[in-house]
Amino acid sequence: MTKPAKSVVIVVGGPAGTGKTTVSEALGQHFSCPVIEGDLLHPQANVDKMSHGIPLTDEDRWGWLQQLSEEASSKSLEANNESRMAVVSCSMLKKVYRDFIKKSAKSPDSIEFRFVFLYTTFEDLVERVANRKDHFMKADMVKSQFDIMEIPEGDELVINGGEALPVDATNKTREAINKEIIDNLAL
Ligand SMILES: Nc1ncnc2c1ncn2[C@@H]1O[C@H](COP(=O)(O)OP(=O)(O)O)[C@@H](O)[C@H]1O
Ligand SMILES: O=C(O)[C@H](O)[C@@H](O)[C@H](O)[C@H](O)COP(=O)(O)O
Repeated sequence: MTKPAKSVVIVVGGPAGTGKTTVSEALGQHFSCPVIEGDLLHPQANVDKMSHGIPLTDEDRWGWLQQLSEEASSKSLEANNESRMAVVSCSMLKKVYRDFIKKSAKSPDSIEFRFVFLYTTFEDLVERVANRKDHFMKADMVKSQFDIMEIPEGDELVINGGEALPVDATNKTREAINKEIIDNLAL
């Protein structure tokens, strides 16, 4: 891969249980770059809400998305970051959140974004979230996420000159998913 002219932030999204953490770690290894777990940046009030099975509202989300974007873009711009990339996981279920992340970056003109959006079946998600240990988000929250999710389409897509790469993760191995992403990031 040739080194991109701009710093790059890859945001790995999708509903709970879709594989964001797994893919983020793999991309971080592949690109030798920092990885930020977006769920660790929530204010306590958001964690408390989600722990009680209450979905976040947009008002709860903006501050979190702003901090996440600032941290990821700052990391990708750091002088000692040789790959000039950073990966951050964040559900970013709607287009408006992806747009907000982009405009909230530090030095937005110096950053190229890629929004990798993972999705799979509702049944797979419920099973995976139920099996996930030590996470505030429980399986009863999957429905609200599934209901609001906007899989990127049209002008958002990399193949149409945009920045988003939807990945259907259904029945695919971790390796196959990683390869599909790396092959199609168009960096
Ligand atoms: N391609 C895959 N096939 C099967 N299980 C997977 C796959 N990717 C991730 N998992 C498993 O699904 C669960 C949720 O994955 P995780 O990466 O934590 O998702 P998220 O961060 O989106 O909640 C974990 O137990 C993980 O090991
Ligand atoms: O993997 C998960 O458990 C979720 O995706 C988790 O990341 C949560 O959904 C968001 O942090 C809250 O934000 P949203 O309500 O916008 O998904």
